[in-house]
Amino acid sequence: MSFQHLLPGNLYYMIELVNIKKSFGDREILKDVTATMESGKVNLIIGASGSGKTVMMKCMVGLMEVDAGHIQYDKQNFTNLDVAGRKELRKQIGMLFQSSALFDSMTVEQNVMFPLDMFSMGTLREKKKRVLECLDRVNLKDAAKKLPAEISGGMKKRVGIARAIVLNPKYLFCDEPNSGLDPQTSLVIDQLIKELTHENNMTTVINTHDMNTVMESGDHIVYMFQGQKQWEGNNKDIIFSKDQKLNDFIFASEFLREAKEMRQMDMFKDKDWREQFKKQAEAGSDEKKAAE
Ligand SMILES: Nc1ncnc2c1ncn2[C@@H]1O[C@H](COP(=O)(O)OP(=O)(O)OP(=O)(O)O)[C@@H](O)[C@H]1O
Repeated sequence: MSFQHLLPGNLYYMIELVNIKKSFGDREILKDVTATMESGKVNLIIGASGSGKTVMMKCMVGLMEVDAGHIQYDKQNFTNLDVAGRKELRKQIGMLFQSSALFDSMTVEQNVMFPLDMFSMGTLREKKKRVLECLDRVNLKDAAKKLPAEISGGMKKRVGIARAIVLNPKYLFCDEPNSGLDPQTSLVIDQLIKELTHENNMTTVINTHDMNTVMESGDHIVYMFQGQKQWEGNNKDIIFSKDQKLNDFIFASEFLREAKEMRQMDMFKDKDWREQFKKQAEAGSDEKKAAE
């Protein structure tokens, strides 16, 4: 039985990047980045092509080493862990790759079974039960015996998600989960990742260009600009942010700028939200005064 629901979510499964730097030759790609991937939330890393999102994600999962600074998982220093320690921690990480990265010669069921065969001590019966549970959760039970070549791109992503969650990870990393998908299928994938994150109290990190994802799923957003963290907030803050670089990136077209204004007006109609916004603005100006 899981007792996760009894734990205060914000204290668990947090990932912290502390002053991380990464260069290739004399090109500095990550320039002293400090950021937090918040526990139990869908954390998005956004930014223009080449701003360092993928390098940052690779550093977080240990596919690349940082040159300076460190990465902490729930207060455990990942950067300093030895091979055995990292292996142990990696069991708690699920990954959804951009290409879905399924094994072409294996059925959907066998693909989802793969991490269990690698890392789980359960019996075949228990493992099969878990695979079917996960396939059911992503609405793919009927496709269990199919090969990847026989299913659509959106279905492949769902198989990838089922495989990523089969070991019940605490952390889920998704590299551009909507690439190559139509807008409607993208929404289904976003919704699924969001639901699973909240159901399982995972800390999810998504690297994305998709503005729908930003607006619908961004519990916490880190905006990268030329290797630095330019802005951090959530999908409501983004609507009112005055950060020019962020606004130029997110609301790049006339259409999106109009959509932003409409969303602002909608949000102001909500009395509770208005009160909260007022309080936040006042707290902000108090902090500013204190700093002056
Ligand atoms: N292994 C590597 N060797 C040398 N340079 C690299 C390497 N990996 C990434 N880079 C460089 O680091 C920079 C940032 O790359 P990164 O892939 O993190 O960008 P990104 O923000 O994820 O872009 P995109 O949205 O297009 O995927 C790029 O200029 C890239 O060429």
